[in-house]
Amino acid sequence: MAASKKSLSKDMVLQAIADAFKKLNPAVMIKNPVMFVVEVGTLITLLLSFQPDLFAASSAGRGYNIAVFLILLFTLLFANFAEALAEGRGKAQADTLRKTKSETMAKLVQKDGSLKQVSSTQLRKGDIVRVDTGEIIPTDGEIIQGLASIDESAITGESAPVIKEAGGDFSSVTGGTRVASDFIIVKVMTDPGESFLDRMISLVEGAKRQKTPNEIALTTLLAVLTMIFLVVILTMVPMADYLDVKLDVATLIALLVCLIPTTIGGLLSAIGIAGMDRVTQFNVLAMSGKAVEAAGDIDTLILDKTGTITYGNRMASEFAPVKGVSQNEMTLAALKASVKDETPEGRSIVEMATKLGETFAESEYGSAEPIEFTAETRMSGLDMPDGTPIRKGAVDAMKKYISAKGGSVPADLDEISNRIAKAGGTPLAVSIGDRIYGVIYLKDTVKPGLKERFAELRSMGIKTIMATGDNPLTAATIALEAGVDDFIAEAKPEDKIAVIRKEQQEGKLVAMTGDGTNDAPALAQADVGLAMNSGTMAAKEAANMIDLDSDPTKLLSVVSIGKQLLITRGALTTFSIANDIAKYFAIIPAMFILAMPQLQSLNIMDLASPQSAILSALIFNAIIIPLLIPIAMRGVKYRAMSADRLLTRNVLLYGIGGVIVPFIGIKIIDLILQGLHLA
Ligand SMILES: Nc1ncnc2c1ncn2[C@@H]1O[C@H](COP(=O)(O)OP(=O)(O)OP(=O)(O)O)[C@@H](O)[C@H]1O
Ligand SMILES: [K+]
Ligand SMILES: [Mg+2]
Repeated sequence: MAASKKSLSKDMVLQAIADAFKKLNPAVMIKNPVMFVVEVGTLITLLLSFQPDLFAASSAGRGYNIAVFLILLFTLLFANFAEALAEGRGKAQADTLRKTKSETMAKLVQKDGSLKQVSSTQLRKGDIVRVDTGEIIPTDGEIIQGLASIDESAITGESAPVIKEAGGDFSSVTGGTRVASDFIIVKVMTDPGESFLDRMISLVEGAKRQKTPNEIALTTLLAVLTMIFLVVILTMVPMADYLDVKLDVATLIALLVCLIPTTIGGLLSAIGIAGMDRVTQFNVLAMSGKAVEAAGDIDTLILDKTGTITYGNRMASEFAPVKGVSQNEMTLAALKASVKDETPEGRSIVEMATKLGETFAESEYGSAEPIEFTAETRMSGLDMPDGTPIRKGAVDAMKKYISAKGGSVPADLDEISNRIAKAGGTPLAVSIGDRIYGVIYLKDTVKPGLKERFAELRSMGIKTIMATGDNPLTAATIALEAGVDDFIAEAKPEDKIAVIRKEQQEGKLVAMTGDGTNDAPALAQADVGLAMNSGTMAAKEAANMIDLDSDPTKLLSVVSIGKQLLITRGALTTFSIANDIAKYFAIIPAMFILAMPQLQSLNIMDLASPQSAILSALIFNAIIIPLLIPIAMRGVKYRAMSADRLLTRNVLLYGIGGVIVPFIGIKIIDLILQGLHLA
């Protein structure tokens, strides 16, 4: 995406500082219970700064109260800053995209065929527009006529134009992109405000960001911990009273804030936003954080073949006749079967047959009934005015069709189609009436570099399965060439869903990548549905992620980011809670020494004074938040290792580290305060 690779600019940092103050609004703050408690504490210490004896006669001076107030205020600002900074990049990207979205003029095709200039905002679903060379496509739609090269750089950041054409899986165009050559007639598919660009803007901006189930569970846990510590602190008051120990309010608030999990509470939302943002930087649009997290736990990946594993521009490369049919007869039959087929495959057949010198006059077939290709029948063709059916399609489907008609299947049909399939091609049998003439060889190319990437997925424990409508032999060849673990062939849309359901029933999390309209139901069924941007609108709408680069192995990056997100959250939660335990040991002795100076032996950390101990712990509690922002934003490094080893490693690093770091940190801050004669 255009602005995605830009790193943090000075403007973004300044904006985040301003936003950190705006986010102090309690109505915003209440969504984060831990930080809301800190905010209440901040307000109370603000009052105490003016009136130290507000609640009871207190030994604490005004200076101490002001110090506590200021440290708490900074704790809040640091947490808000982390969130605002994480949001910043998305906002900058949204601004860039908004510029792309500026209103354009469109040429509306009216009923009588004439063109009328209208504003792009007036276009509605079902309208037909014409877009010529150099013009911006006014909104999302499907090409119903023509072929053009489209410059999609405004959305994908990729400068090489892509070819889009009517019929098939490459017919969708996106508003905001530009026709680089030729012209197209487009049927509008979205109403204003619902376009792909609109959705993209609200996504990168985080406008619709919802907490994921994992985040909600963690927020709840943190809120419960906060409540428990609040009760603990409140019960200390009557106990201290009973023992005739004076505890002042600012110290109690300081203790509470040190004990509740402010570190993770302050960084939690930044971690989630940054995770989504990292996905966007890989040119993948994720519709929800939930999808990104699910990607981190994927067990199985289902891939569609044509357009996902292969480039998907299946082109005719040979017309092979069966015994008893001449080459010319076969070529003509292929031409006849394809004159009404608007798919790219159909058009490539017409083109090649015409080049080979065959002709079929429009006067002969003009009034014929077209039989459109569907993924269900896996056949297409036409019924001639005299009733003669002409068909082509997947060989198994054609055999059934011809047998049902009472025709016979040529003896060498299998041999020919197997030769094509073994080479990785798609064989299409052609028939006129009840006679099969031969086989069309459709060629496609496997995208490069898949084998290595699938091997990486395997090392992460993810199984790859290719699902294709093609025959088993072609499927086996392509599966071997691409390096997938398994495949299913002759799959109809419902078969693709069935594989996903079967895996899900075994308790597995399933990802699906695809590009076609027939993949849409499966994309919706999968836990992670990654649609190729080159694909159809239906596929992109059903998916919860879209890869702008149309690279099926992109899932690998998304999986890593998802895992990283989960690990980062876990590591920082461990660190935060371990930290709080350490702070407890700094503050509790200080409190009692403050009340009973004869307990000096409790001062195991040898801190300058009880007040210095409390302030040092509180300062440490505040500055640990900005210190951890880089980890929250970049994520803990993910290494491909077993889940158990990873867990052990992180508990050691962030758990034990989390206990040790505060002792050192608090001691250093105490020494600095002493040096500054503040303690
Ligand atoms: N225009 C067409 N006319 C007749 N038959 C076709 C046409 N296009 C494809 N077929 C046949 O129908 C089968 C299914 O095609 P489809 O494009 O739906 O595949 P798919 O289910 O999307 O699987 P994949 O994309 O993984 O190959 C193809 O393998 C081919 O045999
Ligand atoms: K804390
Ligand atoms: Mg397909």
